[in-house]
Amino acid sequence: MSKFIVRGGNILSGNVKVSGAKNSVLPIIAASLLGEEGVSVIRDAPPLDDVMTIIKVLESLGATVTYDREVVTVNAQKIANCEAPYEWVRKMRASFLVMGPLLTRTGYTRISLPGGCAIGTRPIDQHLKGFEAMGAEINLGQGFIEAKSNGRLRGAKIYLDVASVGATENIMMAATLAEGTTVIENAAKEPEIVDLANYLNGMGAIVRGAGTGVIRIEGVEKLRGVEHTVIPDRIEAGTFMIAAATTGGNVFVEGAIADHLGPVIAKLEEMGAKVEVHENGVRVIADKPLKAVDVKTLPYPGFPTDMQSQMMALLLVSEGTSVVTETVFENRFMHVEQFALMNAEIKVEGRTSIITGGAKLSGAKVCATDLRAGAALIIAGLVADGTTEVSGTHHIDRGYVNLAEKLSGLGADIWRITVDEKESAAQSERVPVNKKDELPMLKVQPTWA
Ligand SMILES: CC(=O)N[C@H]1[C@@H](OP(=O)(O)OP(=O)(O)OC[C@H]2O[C@@H](n3ccc(=O)[nH]c3=O)[C@H](O)[C@@H]2O)O[C@H](CO)[C@@H](O)[C@@H]1O
Ligand SMILES: C=C(OP(=O)(O)O)C(=O)O
Repeated sequence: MSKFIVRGGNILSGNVKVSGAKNSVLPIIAASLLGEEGVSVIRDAPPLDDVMTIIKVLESLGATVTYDREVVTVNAQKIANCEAPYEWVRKMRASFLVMGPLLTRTGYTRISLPGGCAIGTRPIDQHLKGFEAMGAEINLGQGFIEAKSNGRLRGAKIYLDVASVGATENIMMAATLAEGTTVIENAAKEPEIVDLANYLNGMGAIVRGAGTGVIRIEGVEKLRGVEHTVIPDRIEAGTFMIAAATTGGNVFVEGAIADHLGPVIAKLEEMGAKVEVHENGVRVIADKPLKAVDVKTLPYPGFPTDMQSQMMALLLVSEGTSVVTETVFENRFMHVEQFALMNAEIKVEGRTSIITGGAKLSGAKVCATDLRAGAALIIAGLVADGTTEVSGTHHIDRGYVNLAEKLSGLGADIWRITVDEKESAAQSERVPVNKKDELPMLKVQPTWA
């Protein structure tokens, strides 16, 4: 077990490099199962626990997968097994994305119900509705979902009741090998959908309209492995941008794509921060106190739910009262209780939080209730009085590559400690700022390496 220890008070400055996007690489690795010929080579695959989990899922299905220096190779010419085991699928939501590829390629799949961040009930009805419309028979029982088709899936017109990212991806992948044309209406428009569509097209698929609300897929007979580079992680980039603004800093986020970060940039500017858009990244400068703003999460291109908790950390120390409305997930305010332990004043009414700005945050022992909540608590810790201890680091390791190392490179006073199960014998080792080769306690390697 480990914890992040953050000592507040340092202003962030310098340059930080964004890793490949978790939410792109996971569906892309799942899509590799479609490649009956050749080998896929996926570059900028971040060394995250979630990446290891999806690799384990693919290996359990009979694919040969390697991971070396942020490059994943997948040989899925032979699929030996169509059942994805509970052991891996329970760990994260995205493992359910193997269902579309397996079903369309083999006509049968049985997958455990997926896990992931506990931020809502997270049903999968839209995925299943899509598969059924394409001719699959779905059976549920004992925590598993079984899908089978008699011959090839058939192209269909599918209207999604919610613009679900996962359902759009799963159906899009299933449609690539279906007979005829599939049209997904009210499709999700996230950049990760476009990245997946580009990857599928590289494999020989015919996917048009990704990034808009209507995606058309013409089914083909066969797909092959291809080389692809994953897009930079807009949520990791946004996290550093907000961290910079929270500390009143000046940070260049290398690799951040401004087009993917429209609402985050707009809100930072509305608050009074300067945001410079460069060809190779985005600089955030917060050289005066920032003003409160209201934020409402929405599917892309709206303000991302995955940035809501980090934004809340910034609003806590801004001037005035803010209202944050979470419309995507019904239970994504669990960090509020943790912020309260740091002296924050936030009132929750259903899907709305009212945040009293100008908080004098104080360091406390807090717990990351989910991945982004963990990042938000660390951001709050950067400006809190004294020391903040953030436990629940396994959530953070799912989605951030070397977060403590990257933040300490920007001047933050943050390090990681290992703690025994009872937390009785905490051994801590300070992480020297900017001395990357002296970081024995940090995740310079993924935990699974
Ligand atoms: C691995 C990955 O890419 N995860 C992202 C993905 O999750 P994920 O793909 O799980 O999120 P969805 O877009 O599917 O969920 C959006 C909303 O739709 C609902 N819903 C979804 C599917 C369904 O069949 N029925 C249904 O009602 C969900 O409960 C939620 O309220 O998009 C979310 C929304 O941007 C992000 O927070 C996650 O980081
Ligand atoms: C909610 C998230 O991830 P997942 O869908 O994998 O749980 C996230 O990345 O913030």
